[in-house]
Amino acid sequence: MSDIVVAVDGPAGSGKSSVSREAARRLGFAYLDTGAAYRALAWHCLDEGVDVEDATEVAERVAAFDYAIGMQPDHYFVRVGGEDITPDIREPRVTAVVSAVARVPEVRAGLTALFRRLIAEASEPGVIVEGRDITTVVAPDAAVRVLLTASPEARMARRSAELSAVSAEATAQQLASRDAQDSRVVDFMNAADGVTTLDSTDLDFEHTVQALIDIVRAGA
Ligand SMILES: Nc1ncnc2c1ncn2[C@@H]1O[C@H](COP(=O)(O)OP(=O)(O)O)[C@@H](O)[C@H]1O
Ligand SMILES: Nc1ccn([C@@H]2O[C@H](COP(=O)(O)OP(=O)(O)O)[C@@H](O)[C@H]2O)c(=O)n1
Repeated sequence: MSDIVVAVDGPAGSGKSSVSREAARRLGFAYLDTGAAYRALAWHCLDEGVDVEDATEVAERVAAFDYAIGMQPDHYFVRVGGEDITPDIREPRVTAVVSAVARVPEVRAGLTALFRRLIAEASEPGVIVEGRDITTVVAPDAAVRVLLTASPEARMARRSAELSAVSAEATAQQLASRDAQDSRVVDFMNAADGVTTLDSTDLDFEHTVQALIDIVRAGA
């Protein structure tokens, strides 16, 4: 069981995954990407021909969901039923349906229980957990709670830079629409009580990692 749990929430493209992973690497902590589980379940539903708009059908897939994730920053992987699907969960067809899967209450309850188990099992001195509802639902008692934000323009520019084949406009539209759908389910745009806001709009990657490490050292 890790002594220090660091909870990081924020909207798409704020830098949650990349910043949390690098901060964990430098601190010698484990790192849990919770969005990967929602993506993996969405991938699994597509793979099995499940209608992702049918909440009952999606909910039925949660109980037997055979999921594994690498929590060491240098050994990240995502597996479903033993199959490595690490790159597949980032495909646009998965991104397009993940919010529909993530709004099903049984999915949120099942994956929240899974995340709590994974956090409890981590043997590193600390674990950084990132997502949308970590500071509020998954680990509200975490020693350190951070809302990582950035302006919509900065977030869209970062995502467009990643997906050079897709037009910047299409990327911006997809990101805005996913944030809008997600924020009907969880409020990740406003910091809850006791949560530190880290705005990375005017910080480069290195400064954002440093700022997160400083918050962890001050709060843990
Ligand atoms: N402060 C920053 N300045 C510039 N680019 C950043 C910064 N933080 C993250 N990035 C880059 O922005 C992109 C999106 O970051 P990512 O960690 O995937 O965000 P999230 O997990 O919040 O969706 C990545 O390519 C990442 O390297
Ligand atoms: N704690 C979490 C994490 C992700 N999610 C859902 O999973 C999706 C993918 O999360 P992600 O963190 O991989 O997304 P990006 O912001 O990195 O693109 C989000 O759009 C949410 O619908 C969630 O509901 N709760």
